[in-house]
Parts: sequence; C-alpha cells; structure tokens
Amino acid sequence: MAGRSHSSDPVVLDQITKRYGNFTAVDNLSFRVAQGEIYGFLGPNGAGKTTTLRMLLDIVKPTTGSISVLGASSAINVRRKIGYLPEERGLYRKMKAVDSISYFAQLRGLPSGKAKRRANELLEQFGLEKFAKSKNEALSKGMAQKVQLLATIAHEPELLILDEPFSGLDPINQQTLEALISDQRANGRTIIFSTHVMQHAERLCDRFLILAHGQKRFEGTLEAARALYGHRLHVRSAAPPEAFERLAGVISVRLEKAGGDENLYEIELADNADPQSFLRQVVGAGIQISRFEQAGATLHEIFVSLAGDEAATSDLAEAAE
Ligand SMILES: Nc1ncnc2c1ncn2[C@@H]1O[C@H](COP(=O)(O)OP(=O)(O)OP(=O)(O)O)[C@@H](O)[C@H]1O
Repeated sequence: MAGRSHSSDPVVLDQITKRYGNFTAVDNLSFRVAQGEIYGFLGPNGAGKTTTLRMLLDIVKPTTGSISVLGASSAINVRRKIGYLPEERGLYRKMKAVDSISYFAQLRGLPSGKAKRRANELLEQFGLEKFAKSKNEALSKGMAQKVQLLATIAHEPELLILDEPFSGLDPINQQTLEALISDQRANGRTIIFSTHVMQHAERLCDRFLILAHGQKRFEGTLEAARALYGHRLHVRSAAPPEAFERLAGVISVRLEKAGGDENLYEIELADNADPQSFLRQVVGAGIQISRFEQAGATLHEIFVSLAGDEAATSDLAEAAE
C-alpha cells in the first residue's frame, strides 16, 4: 500500500506546473497517492496546496503536466466517486442540515430516499441529530463545518479531498474528524487532506508531501523524514562537550541543561552515523554517561527545517488560534 506505486494508483500527478502570469504557483510537481492511503499536504501559506488540490479536481487547469484521478484524465468524469471539501466553506443558509447533506449526496448520484436515510444516519453518528431540522444559518461555525463534511462523505466516495478540514473546529471536533478520516481509510477509501497543523498529519498520514514556493521539499513517511532529518541523541554526562565533539559522526553538541554534577546534551549525528557506534565510541573512550536516548524529530521540526522560516510562522500562527 503506502509508498508503492502502481498503475492503478487513484491519484497521479506528473510534472505539474501552474503559472499565473509570471508567477509560478506550482513548480514541476509530481506525486502519486496509493489506494487506501491517507496522504497529507503540508506547506506554509501560499505554498500551492489549494492550487494543486483544485488542479486535481479539474477546477483549475495546469499550465503543463498531466493528471490522472481514479483512472480518468479529468476528475469531472469521475466526480461521483470523489468527495471534496473546499477551503472556502459554504452551505445554503436557509436549507436544513439534513437536506443539505442529502442534497449533496443526490448531486453525486444517490437516489433521494437513500440520500435522506444516509443523511439522518450520519447526523446521528456524529451527534447532530438534534440539529437535523435546523437551518444552516442557526448552526455554530463548527457544526456547520461538520454538516459540510458529512455532505462530502454521504455518497461514500472512493477518494476524499479535504482542504484544511481541521481549521475552525474545536479540539473535540478535531478528534472526531481524525476518527472519521481513519474510519474512511479502514473502509478502503483514499484520503488527501491539507493542513498547517503538524500533529494531525503526524497522527493520521501514511505519507505526506511538504510543499514550499510551489516545489516539493519532501514526500514520504514520517520515518523517512526523520531519517533525513538526522539522528539526535539526548545524553546525560559529567564529561565536557569536547569529549563528545571529537567522536566520529558527531556534528554538534548542544548543552540542553547544565546540572550540578552532570549536564544534559543534545547531540546531532551525521546522516550516515549510527547511534550504536556512537555508544561504542563513548564506552571505548571511557566517558561515563547516565542517560542515552534517541530523540525522534517532530514533524513540526522537520517541516520548519524543510519548508523554511515562513513555515514556522504560519504553523505557529495556526497553533495559536
Ligand atoms: N487565481 C490566481 N491568480 C493569481 N495568483 C494566484 C491565484 N490562485 C493562487 N494564486 C497564488 O498562488 C500561490 C499559491 O496559492 P495557494 O492558495 O495554492 O496556496 P496554499 O498553499 O493553499 O496557501 P494557504 O495555506 O494560505 O491556503 C499564492 O501565492 C497565491 O497568491
């Protein structure tokens, strides 16, 4: 599944570029998403995420390159198999919640009776049955967003494309949405979602793509990103930093916390260095250590290091919301 490319991959982008006048919004981007995968789209503001998702859906045409979605050269030909939550949310204000869901499901081919049943089932499943007959304008922003999400999945699409689905939801509803996305994958669906919030991507994604200035900065699993980011170790020892600096494979030694008898160091190893060989060298050099721990980089750290400073700003801004 994850990572293996296959001719029947539901989403294939090949050397896609999108220009607006002289400005390149998406720059020679290629990637594939495998069946049953949760694929995260990460990138700072203006990185080209929404433009790419819109190209996937054939709402925006690429300047050059080719796209295949569920075996078709245009998503429009397979739209009944796709569920799309756009970045700009919107429901008809005067329509009832239940009717909104069944309306969208019918637009995508579900017969009216089935669409209504499905709408009621989903509202109940997500604790919104009391609001089924409320008009959308009477719903809170978060509830309206949930209704729109349910409208996106009601016709049981094979491929879900969700643009910033977590933004605007409170932590409880974010959790509900995470569960919904995992549940969709468990049912064999393929999901692509964009986000600024690394924790969602960290918990949910089989693989992710980091975009910055329209270019791919990384594509792969969290483990692969961590390996790329390098090894970091936490070491507690009474020895001075120079004792570690002179060992093979050590790039830097940072004093994380000075103690009375012992210091806590963060030690960065070269990509090709091995923590075990570091440990053997420590023992061989007679350096006493009382703690040795491998630290996995967080996706946030990886994101900032790969997507640059503007990424840090947008990620932190989002986290502070
Ligand atoms: N119709 C358009 N005309 C001109 N420039 C555009 C158009 N649509 C998008 N852009 C530009 O392309 C770049 C990428 O925009 P896009 O909306 O894809 O970014 P994004 O990664 O989704 O950002 P955000 O996280 O802020 O939603 C931006 O600089 C944007 O201003």
